[in-house]
Amino acid sequence: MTNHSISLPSPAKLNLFLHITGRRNDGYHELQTIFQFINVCDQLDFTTTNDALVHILPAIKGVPLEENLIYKAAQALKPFAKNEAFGANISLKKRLPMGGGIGGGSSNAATTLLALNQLWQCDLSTDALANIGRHLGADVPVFVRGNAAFAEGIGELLTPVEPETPFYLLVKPDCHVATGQIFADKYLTRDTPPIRIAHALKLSGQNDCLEVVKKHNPEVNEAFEWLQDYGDVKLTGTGACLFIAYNTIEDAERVRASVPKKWQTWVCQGCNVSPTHLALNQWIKKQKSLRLNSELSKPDE
Ligand SMILES: C[C@@](CO)(OP(=O)(O)O)[C@H](O)COP(=O)(O)OP(=O)(O)OC[C@H]1O[C@@H](n2ccc(N)nc2=O)[C@H](O)[C@@H]1O
Ligand SMILES: Nc1ncnc2c1ncn2[C@@H]1O[C@H](COP(=O)(O)OP(=O)(O)O)[C@@H](O)[C@H]1O
Repeated sequence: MTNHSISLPSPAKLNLFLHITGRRNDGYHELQTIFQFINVCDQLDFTTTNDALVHILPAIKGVPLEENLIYKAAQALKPFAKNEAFGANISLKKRLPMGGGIGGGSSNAATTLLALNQLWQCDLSTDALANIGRHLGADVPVFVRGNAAFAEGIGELLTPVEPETPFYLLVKPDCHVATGQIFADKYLTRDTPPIRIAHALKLSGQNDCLEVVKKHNPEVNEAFEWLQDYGDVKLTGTGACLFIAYNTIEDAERVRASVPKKWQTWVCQGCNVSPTHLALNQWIKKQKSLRLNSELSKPDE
């Protein structure tokens, strides 16, 4: 019997560096970045229903259902469901802070596309899912594809890469960065020369948004100054989260213990394959073996 439920982790990402190389005619900025996943995750549980509706519990405070990226992803996939009566009950354990530059919303959208593609028997390819994801947010495709990647364009042109996978201390200053405000600042660096992929893996992690983010968000500035004594501090995305790479988990934990309690902290590790895909592949394998067993146990006709 086919299982009609699936539980998947929905991980955060880091931008190991972020260059802004230009601005398009529509105002969007062209970037070069490396996305790497980390093993800090939300958890999403999906169960198929036959009422054609999508329920999400609990609601995210401050995010109406129609704006929740989980709901938007489900609605975008609905026309491809094998049966139009298919709906879903989705439960969300939210652990990733919003507006932190670690992509929790985009990750949730991608996890939803991947899960419901299976449960609703849409049978869409990864390319097709990434294309749907692109319209939900610039960072959704990398979470759909599930490989650490060098990204260009506005984040949709992806080449898989395998950067080192150190331990990270991740720190969230107590503020919410408005991405639009950062990209609208006239002092933002927008003319970093484009680099080649081989060069990208050797970079030390410059983020062109850093100075503008610090200017608009004194909390990020304060955390950045504090952390500088403990390693090479980097900003992910447009922030607010900052991170430092360490060779051992003990080093990361030692620094974490002394971080002021007003900032949220995590110790985690870089992952070049998304935890969503590891769990999804296990689930697919299990479904195949369940199907095989049920066929073998059918009486001969
Ligand atoms: C720059 C990144 C890197 O990961 O930052 P984070 O969101 O992770 O911090 C993302 O690609 C962010 O993409 P996305 O999350 O889709 O951006 P949004 O919040 O929709 O962007 C808000 C606004 O910022 C501007 N914007 C955004 C992305 C971009 N490449 N150029 C832009 O100029 C646009 O004006 C847009 O309306
Ligand atoms: N399921 C979701 N999880 C997180 N944020 C969501 C979700 N759905 C919609 N959003 C909206 O998307 C915004 C960006 O969220 P998120 O991707 O977590 O941050 P960032 O882009 O800074 O990494 C949030 O501030 C919130 O308003």
